[in-house]
Amino acid sequence: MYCFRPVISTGISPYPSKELNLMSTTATLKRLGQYLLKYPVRLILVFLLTLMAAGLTLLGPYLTGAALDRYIIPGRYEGFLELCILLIAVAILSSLVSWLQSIILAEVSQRTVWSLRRDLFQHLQQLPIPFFAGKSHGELMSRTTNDIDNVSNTLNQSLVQLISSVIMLIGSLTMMLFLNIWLTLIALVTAPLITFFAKWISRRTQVQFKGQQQELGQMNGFIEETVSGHKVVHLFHQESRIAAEFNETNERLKKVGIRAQIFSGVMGPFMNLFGHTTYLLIAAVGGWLAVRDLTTVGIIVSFLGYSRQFSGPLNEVANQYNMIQAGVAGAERVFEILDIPSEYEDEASLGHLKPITGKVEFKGVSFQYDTGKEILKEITFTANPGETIALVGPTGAGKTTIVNLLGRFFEINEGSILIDGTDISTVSKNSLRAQLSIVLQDAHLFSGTIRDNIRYGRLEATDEEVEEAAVQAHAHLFISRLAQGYLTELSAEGGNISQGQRQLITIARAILADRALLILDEATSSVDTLAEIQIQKAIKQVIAGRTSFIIAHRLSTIRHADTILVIKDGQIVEQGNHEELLLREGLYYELHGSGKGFEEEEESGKMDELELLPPSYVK
Ligand SMILES: Nc1ncnc2c1ncn2[C@@H]1O[C@H](COP(=O)(O)OP(=O)(O)OP(=O)(O)O)[C@@H](O)[C@H]1O
Repeated sequence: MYCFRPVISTGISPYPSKELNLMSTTATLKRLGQYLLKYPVRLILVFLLTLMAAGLTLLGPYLTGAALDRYIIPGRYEGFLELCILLIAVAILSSLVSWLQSIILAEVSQRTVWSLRRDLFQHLQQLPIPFFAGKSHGELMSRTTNDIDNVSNTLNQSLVQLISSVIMLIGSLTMMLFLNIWLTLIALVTAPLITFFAKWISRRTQVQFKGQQQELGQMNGFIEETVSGHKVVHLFHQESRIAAEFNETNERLKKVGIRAQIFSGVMGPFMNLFGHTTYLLIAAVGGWLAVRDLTTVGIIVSFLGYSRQFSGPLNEVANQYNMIQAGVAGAERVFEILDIPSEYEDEASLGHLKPITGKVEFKGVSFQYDTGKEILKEITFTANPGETIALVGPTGAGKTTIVNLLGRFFEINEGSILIDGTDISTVSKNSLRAQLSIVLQDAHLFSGTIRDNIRYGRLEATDEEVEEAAVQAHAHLFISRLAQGYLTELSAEGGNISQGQRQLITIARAILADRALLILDEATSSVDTLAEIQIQKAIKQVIAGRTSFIIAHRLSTIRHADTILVIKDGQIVEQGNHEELLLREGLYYELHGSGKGFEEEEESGKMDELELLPPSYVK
């Protein structure tokens, strides 16, 4: 389970660093509005209920004033009971309406956020590889969690608050004007002060909160790193240094946290002070007017109620300002991702790659990443169906890039790549990749059972087929020795099985997928001898009968390849089989002699060892 809030680990603050650009804010709100408008009936209902709740709230002070003027002061109690019942009914109805409104609103906002989250996740799955290369996982996670959270909070709280605040502002102002114009002017005197002060405080509070989020981000990033790298920490006895470093961050977070709370805590009491002053002013002037018979006590009481209802929304809007900003910033960051063209866009017109035999031709392929530096130059070679092509060469030579181009994870700049004579740029990526299996060096497994992980290669495979693939991948033996067998739960971090075993599972996955083309990035990490033998056997099995491209590090793999491509600085400097290349006495010969280019392991000894194992062990 992911324990850290990714937004925190990347130090991304939900509080926007600068005032949002008005144009982009309007555009973002419009788009968010489109999501909301998917539920028009509920939305109209929420609006009507908000209107009703505000109307009922506005009725309260009027009725209280009327009770005073008509019944209490003249001492006439006929009809007073009815008025009291009406007041109670208004209060009950008002609560009921607010309750209904919050239920419907919760549904609308949750549905909106649900569809936003769904769209974002689906879109993320379809984004091209280069997009991910430039983003940290934490940042992407933060867009699907924290940014969406901010949108959700804004929709849940600020939206209705804003609507009802506006209604209350207009409503109470109208009522005040209706009751007494002079008292209204007094009430309005403090309004600009309140607005100004609220903005002043909220700006300062925001800076503190931003600082708090940043410190929190750093601290969590630190925790995340030390937890995931705890082995290294222990190994190098860094525990006390780490603890001291943590204390420093923790201290900074405490200080900024206290400042943030002090600033935000100032808002309430000061707003109260303004409120009480206005209240006092109105009461005093109102009393003076009443004494001179220029108004009635009832009107003053009603008026005091409305003045409260008028200043309340002003505070509210000021308080909601931060949240609305965070929500809009969150939505903006979500839409930013949704606007990146998906990998499969503009593919509708492309053809479908028919089932292939596996002939692959690279013809004068040149390629550069966004950096503009030419990485591959004039790569030309042919792989016939069923052949094994080993790619060898120094690190950074361009081996991974070549195999990435085969799956069209990047687009080439020059030349062409043909599969069974079809240019791969003329067929859809989906149909191309459906013919391709990839076994990566850092065997990636998902949380779930071993069976599910193997089945990832072909979802409709039966349990028997999964086991058969595991047998062929030499994984069956270790799996059946586990207490839960194929039902053993794996963690994404893979703490419960070894590196070699993970590799075998990914090979089983590729065998099950049974594609005509295979790309295999041989692991360089050293696994124990027995696992090494198993992996070699499994590789032999998986490459049999399919055109395979192996980024090879082991001599045993390279020797058996039909063609070895020796890559250096993005060019094929030599190609041929093991014997031919040795005879040539070029780079391959050098690498072979020095053992620098690949691991100098003679397989014979190990293979002999393997033969000695009981048949049930090697399967
Ligand atoms: N996404 C990328 N953006 C920009 N440059 C890249 C990218 N990926 C790789 N490169 C650069 O392209 C060159 C070839 O990289 P590539 O990964 O293909 O080499 P390699 O031969 O597979 O190396 P290794 O054996 O170490 O895996 C390197 O100089 C690398 O820095």
